[in-house]
Amino acid sequence: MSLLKVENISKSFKTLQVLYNVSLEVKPGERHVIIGPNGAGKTTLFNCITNLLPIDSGSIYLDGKEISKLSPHHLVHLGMSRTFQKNNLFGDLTVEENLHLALVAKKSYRYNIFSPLASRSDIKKETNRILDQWEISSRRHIKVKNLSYGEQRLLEVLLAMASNPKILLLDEPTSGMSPAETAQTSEMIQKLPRSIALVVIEHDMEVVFAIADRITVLHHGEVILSGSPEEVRNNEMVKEIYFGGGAKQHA
Ligand SMILES: Nc1ncnc2c1ncn2[C@@H]1O[C@H](COP(=O)(O)OP(=O)(O)OP(=O)(O)O)[C@@H](O)[C@H]1O
Repeated sequence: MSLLKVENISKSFKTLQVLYNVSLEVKPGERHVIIGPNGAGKTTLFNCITNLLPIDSGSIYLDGKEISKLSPHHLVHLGMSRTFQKNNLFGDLTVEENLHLALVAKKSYRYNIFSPLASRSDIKKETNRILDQWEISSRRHIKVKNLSYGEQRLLEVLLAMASNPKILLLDEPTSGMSPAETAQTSEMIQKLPRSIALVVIEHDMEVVFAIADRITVLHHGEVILSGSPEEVRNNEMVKEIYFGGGAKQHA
């Protein structure tokens, strides 16, 4: 069974229709990449899947359960997490403190004057585990605003993972990165555990083909193809619409 099933969703902003009967399916553990020219509707699709925007019609299922009316917060608890194109971090807090807050949000602790959050041993333990796992313990006391742009975007992915999702939606994880940061991010995405399915919006074709099991191509709000990387690479319409539009194609 599909983990995520998007069935015929449409979305308009007043008179501008942005998504037309979009359908896609993501299997557990799959790396599913969404490509398409600027303005194709990719971020809108993410905003609809995570219910930051209500859909006009269609249905969305997570693990067979209809989720299109559930709040973004509820969706996190059901195992769906996401990052945004713009960074969502607390710049004046350290790496460790940002991680700490993400873990607290996951556990929905209430503030208790007799049990300060910072002293909760389960949160401390989990923070240390993540810092060690991703080899960033030495950066733990650095304020996030002093990290490089690439490091900040990587930290965002780790924070989104703190909720222990079944499916993680990454919106252009390499946007604005240097080639070295892009390569590092691509490598990190490939190292994410297969227990997590990924849906990734990505423009860099080298990254797309490095990570994708399956690719969905959006054009003017319509899915023109959903298939294997080979099918997408060899599809004439995709070549013309997407690669012909000046995007970088992997050799
Ligand atoms: N909140 C909004 N109100 C009105 N129009 C919007 C809104 N959000 C997006 N749009 C419009 O919807 C269309 C699709 O935008 P969207 O950001 O989903 O595209 P995209 O494929 O993610 O583009 P990019 O690759 O440039 O990020 C664009 O024409 C955009 O201007």
